[in-house]
Amino acid sequence: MTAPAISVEGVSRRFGEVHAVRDASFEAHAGSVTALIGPNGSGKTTLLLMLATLLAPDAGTIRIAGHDPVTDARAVRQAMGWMPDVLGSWSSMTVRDTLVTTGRLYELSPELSRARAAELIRLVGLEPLADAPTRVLSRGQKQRLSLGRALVHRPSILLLDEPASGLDPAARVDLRVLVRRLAGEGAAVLVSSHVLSELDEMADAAVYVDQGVTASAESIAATRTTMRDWRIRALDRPALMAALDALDRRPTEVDHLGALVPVAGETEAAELLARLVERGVAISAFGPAVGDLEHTFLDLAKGGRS
Ligand SMILES: Nc1ncnc2c1ncn2[C@@H]1O[C@H](COP(=O)(O)OP(=O)(O)OP(=O)(O)O)[C@@H](O)[C@H]1O
Repeated sequence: MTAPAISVEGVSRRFGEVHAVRDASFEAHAGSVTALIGPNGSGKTTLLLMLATLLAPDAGTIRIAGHDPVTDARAVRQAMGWMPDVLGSWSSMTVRDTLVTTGRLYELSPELSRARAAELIRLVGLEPLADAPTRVLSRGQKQRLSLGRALVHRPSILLLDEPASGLDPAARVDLRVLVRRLAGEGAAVLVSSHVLSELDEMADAAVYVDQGVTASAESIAATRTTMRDWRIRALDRPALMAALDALDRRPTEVDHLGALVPVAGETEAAELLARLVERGVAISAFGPAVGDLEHTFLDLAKGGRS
C-alpha cells in the first residue's frame, strides 16, 4: 500500500485542565473519503486544527503528505485544503475577490487566480452572488464559499469540518457528489460531520473519536456482529407478523414504516429474508434501520455491548 496521505500517531493536546485530544491514531489515504465521527466535544475540531497546522500537538506525530505540520507548515499548507466549521470571511470583500485573494495568497498569478475564482464560483454554485460582499451570504452560502476557498490551490488533501452544516438538502447532495468526485480524482478527504447517514453514503472509511481517543480497529470490528434492528415492510402486514412469529423473531417495534427486528450481521439478515420469502410473504422493503456508521458509533458509545 502507498504511504498514507494523513498519518496520526499517539497525538494529544490539552487546553489547561481540558484534555481535548488524549490519544489519537489513524491514517487516511489518497482516493478515499474518511469520516471523522464523534460526539460533541470529543476532540474532532482540535484534531483537525492540528492537522491544518493551526494548533501544535503536545505529543505524538502527524504527517500530512509526508510533512510535519509543526516543522514544515508551509509544505503542509501547499498540500492541504482546510474548510473550518465556521468561515471567517472578510465581510466587505466580494465572493469573487475572496477567492482571487486566496489564490494570490497561495502564490497563483493574478490571471490564474481570477480564472480559478470563476471556476470555483461555478463549482460551488455561487454565480448569482459572485459580486456580492460576503456579509450578505447565508450560513449555507458561506459554507459553499468556504469549500471553494479550500479548493483554490487544488490540494491533494482536504480537511472538511462539518461541511454540510447549514446546507439545504439539494446542496448536501451536491457536496456529496463533489467530495466523491475529488476523491475519485485522487484526493484524500477527511470529513467530520454529525449527520451520520450522510457520511454513510460518502465515506469509504471511518475514524471514531470519543473523549479525545480514537477507537481501535479491534473495537470497531467487534461491532460488526452485534445485534442491530433491520426494518422489514411487507404488502400484507398480518402475513409478515405471522411469519416472524412462526420463525420466533420478535420485532422490537412495529410502526407505520414496518417492523424492526434485531439481526446479528448480514448473513443472518440474508437468511431471515430467504425464510420470509419462502413463506410467501411479499416483502417490499428490507434493510438496516440505521446506517453502518451510526450503528458502529452507537455501539462503541455503549462500550461494544449489544
Ligand atoms: N481553545 C480551547 N480552550 C479550552 N478548551 C478547548 C479549546 N478548544 C477546545 N476545547 C475543549 O476541548 C474539547 C474538545 O473540543 P473540540 O471542539 O475539539 O470537539 P468537537 O469534537 O469538535 O466538538 P463538536 O462536535 O461539538 O464540534 C471540548 O471539551 C472543548 O471545550
